[in-house]
Amino acid sequence: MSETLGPADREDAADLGRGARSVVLVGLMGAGKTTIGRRLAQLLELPFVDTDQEIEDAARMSVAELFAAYGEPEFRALEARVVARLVEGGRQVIATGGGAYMNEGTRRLLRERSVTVWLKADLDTLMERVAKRPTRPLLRTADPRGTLRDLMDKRYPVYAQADLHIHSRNVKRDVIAREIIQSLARHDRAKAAS
Ligand SMILES: Nc1ncnc2c1ncn2[C@@H]1O[C@H](COP(=O)(O)OP(=O)(O)O)[C@@H](O)[C@H]1O
Ligand SMILES: O=C(O)C1=C[C@@H](OP(=O)(O)O)[C@@H](O)[C@H](O)C1
Ligand SMILES: [Mg+2]
Repeated sequence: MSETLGPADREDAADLGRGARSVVLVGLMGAGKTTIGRRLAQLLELPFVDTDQEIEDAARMSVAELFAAYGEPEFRALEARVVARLVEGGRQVIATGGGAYMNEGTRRLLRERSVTVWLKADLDTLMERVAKRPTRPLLRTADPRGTLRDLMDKRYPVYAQADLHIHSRNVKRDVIAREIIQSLARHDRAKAAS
């Protein structure tokens, strides 16, 4: 296990080794799935993969270009296939794009084959973060804050179906990653005991 973990964290991470399922991060744009996922994978010494990155590599186009050229439904179909393929692979940390978990088939698959972690952030935090880069086609609206708020209303009840809920906020990424590890360990212990 990673040398960068403290003794208690190492114990949690070792416990996690018993559950062979991939860890899948879900949540709204800007929640930190890509950033925290990469760090979490380092700490757990697991491969890291991001579904948007996989799609972009395969299509040799950015997500925004894909939306523009083929439309959102085509992107969603591609995304569902990518998640399904990744979750059948070996154990890894998978950061999804914010819309992936909204697909019912994807949710069913993830429920069976992975542990899902909802990174939950408040609107101000999300807004501050997504404003940094104009890469998200869904937020290219006259009122991105309103769009994000609408997405929160629609999606939060669905994200709430994830196995674990972690409060994503502006603290060091390591803090969030370690909270996830602790929460995963508790989840595994509870499952082992049941
Ligand atoms: N804990 C954090 N503290 C401060 N900024 C963060 C944190 N986590 C992520 N960010 C920043 O927020 C932005 C969005 O993060 P990202 O990982 O791309 O989110 P997502 O993949 O969920 O859309 C990035 O600029 C990232 O650097
Ligand atoms: O929420 C969404 O529907 C989307 C989220 C994005 O990923 P991030 O959540 O990583 O920003 C990306 O997949 C696409 O722009 C659509
Ligand atoms: Mg991302």
